[in-house]
Amino acid sequence: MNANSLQTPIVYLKGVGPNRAQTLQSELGIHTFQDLLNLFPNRYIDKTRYYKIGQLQRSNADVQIIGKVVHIKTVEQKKGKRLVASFVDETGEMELVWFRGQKWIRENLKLNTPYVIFGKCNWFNGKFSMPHPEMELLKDHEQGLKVLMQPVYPSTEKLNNKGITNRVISKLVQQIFIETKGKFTETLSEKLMFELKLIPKSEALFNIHFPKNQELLAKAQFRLKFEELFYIQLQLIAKNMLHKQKIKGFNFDQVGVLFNDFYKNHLPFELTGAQKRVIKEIRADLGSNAQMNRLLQGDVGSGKTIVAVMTMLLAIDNGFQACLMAPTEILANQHYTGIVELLEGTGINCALLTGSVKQAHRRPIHEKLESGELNIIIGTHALLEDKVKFKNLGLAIVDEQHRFGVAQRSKLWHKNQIPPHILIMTATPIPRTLAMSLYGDLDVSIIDELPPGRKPIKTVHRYDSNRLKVFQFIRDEIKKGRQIYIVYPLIQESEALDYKDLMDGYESIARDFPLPDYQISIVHGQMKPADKDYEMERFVKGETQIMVATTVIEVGVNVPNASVMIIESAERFGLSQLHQLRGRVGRGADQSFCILMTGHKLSTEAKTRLQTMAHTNDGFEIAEVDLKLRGPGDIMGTQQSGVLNLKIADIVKDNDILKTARYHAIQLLKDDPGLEKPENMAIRHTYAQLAKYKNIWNYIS
Ligand SMILES: Nc1ncnc2c1ncn2[C@@H]1O[C@H](COP(=O)(O)OP(=O)(O)OP(=O)(O)O)[C@@H](O)[C@H]1O
Repeated sequence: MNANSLQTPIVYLKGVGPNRAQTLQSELGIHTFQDLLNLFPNRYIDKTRYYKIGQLQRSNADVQIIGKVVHIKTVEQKKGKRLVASFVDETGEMELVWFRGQKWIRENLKLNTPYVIFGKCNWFNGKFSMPHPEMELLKDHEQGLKVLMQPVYPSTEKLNNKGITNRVISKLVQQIFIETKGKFTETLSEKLMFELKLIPKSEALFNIHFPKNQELLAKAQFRLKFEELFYIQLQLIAKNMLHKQKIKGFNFDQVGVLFNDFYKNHLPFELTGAQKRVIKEIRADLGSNAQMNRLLQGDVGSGKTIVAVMTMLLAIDNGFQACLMAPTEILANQHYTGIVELLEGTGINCALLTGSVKQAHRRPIHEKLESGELNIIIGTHALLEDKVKFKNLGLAIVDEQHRFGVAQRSKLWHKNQIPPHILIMTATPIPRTLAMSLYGDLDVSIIDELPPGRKPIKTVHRYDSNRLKVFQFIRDEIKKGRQIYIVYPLIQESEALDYKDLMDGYESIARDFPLPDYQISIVHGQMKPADKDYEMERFVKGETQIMVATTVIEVGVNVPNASVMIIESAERFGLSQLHQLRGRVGRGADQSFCILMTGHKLSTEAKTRLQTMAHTNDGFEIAEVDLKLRGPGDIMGTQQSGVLNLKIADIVKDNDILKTARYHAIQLLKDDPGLEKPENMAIRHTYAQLAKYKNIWNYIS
């Protein structure tokens, strides 16, 4: 059958009809033959085993039994009737129960005739019972096609009452195989299939639905998972390559006076090896004639700012302007202050533009940007306003990009006729596997080394009942001249949950750490920006010793003298958030501490999170655990991306297949960028359909 006939509406498949078609469409998104063919089972039940009633265990598992119905009766109950049959074999008796479809069962069920029944067994009222069993007469069962491993299709359980049982789906899929003779267009090249020992497409589809044995099932799964990941990677990599060919970038071929002068005379420290490597990678991009699109990943405190500054210097040396966009006012301010300090004495003009900059001050900034007098602008999304025009923006740096929407970013890209070079910085380590899928179309640089002299942060978990000791520890640290963060998950008391409210916390801390010995700052999301800044400022200057805050403090805030981070109700935070918060300390030379406070009741997952934090400071390791705990759907940025809409592969478990797929996609495009070679025809054909559909499975069978 060719691709077109697989596009036939599902209503035309024998056994479907308008009602079923409607349910299939609305509940499972199945519109065509192809959609059904690509509805892959999510597990398989071993049908080679027959149980005896006397052997059943109370484990509520799927079982298959041969026996007879000896008696059937209707039982009245409060919520309606149920039909109950006594089912026996030579070892015992159990009940079969129906809540729906009772009339049909009464009329069709044969008493004292051997049946094979299949279903989930419950222990109920001192007996085993099986609600709504699948039943087949033993003689039919023996004659029919033996299903050794029965596929279980996703979401069919909830559709049972609409007549779409697992069995129905299986029969319909079987019907597609009958009508198409099981022959489907091959979508991978022979070379790939040979190199990776992949089974042909038709065989894979057959065995995913009707596995003949475990080995063939594994082969079918491998082939289809590979195919899914391969085409996603191919798309991403091709996009990146095409981008480089098509989108001409400004050529920054001058490593000029400013960069060199800064390197020799202004750099406050020796760059780490990782920083040097990353700057080299960036320089290669900037001089390549193509627009840079680079993601800079670096764990908290790894020193991304200096890389950003040196990249900006390259832009200015080549006669261009640069901008840096941060997600919050606090961060924009902090970047601005830090960068102005670094650039002191270089003669570079730098300005700050955020929502709270008054109109009167904005105009001169706008004018200087347009005239080119300003070399660097740092700000929040205020930079995206139409009024903000550049003379020649050559470089746009975006910090923590997942906080910006795609549309917002593209606005920045279009501030020039020729798009500026783009550097995206993130302190959220993304597991490599995920980065490959999410940012496969970007080049990625990683700062995987911390500046020297950093002492690993000591992290401990303490119960609320130990609070007095923790407070004593805080007093001791403050005596040594250190500063403390105390972070709360909420800013207002939640009705349902008894988590500590920030204000309550603040008051109790103020009681334990009274004036005039202790000064406390407070920062939360509902404060006016000016008040927030004022409070932050006091903490940064060392005027206050304790900062009570919500997670607004999470990203980027840099106060090297702060060495203790207390996280209240720590069980409420996700791992990556805990890691980000912890990253606010350990930025100076002193030993830093992170104390995770919780109550005694903790879920297993919360315990794992706390243990992981206590065990490691490595952001990438933490990200991997986070991915395993939560799955990719919850990791920042993945929801919008859509690339994780995987049908068969699992981004965590199939890491190795992903790597293989990526490697082969790169090799293929290197060897045959236009997919023009005859041996790649199947891939070219499949790939050509990519643009048309959102979900790759719409075209790859
Ligand atoms: N090579 C280096 N040697 C010594 N100190 C460094 C080096 N690079 C950066 N630092 C210092 O380390 C601290 C953290 O750097 P920076 O603020 O750039 O980190 P970051 O990667 O932006 O982290 P975050 O995302 O958490 O803000 C700063 O105080 C900075 O001055």
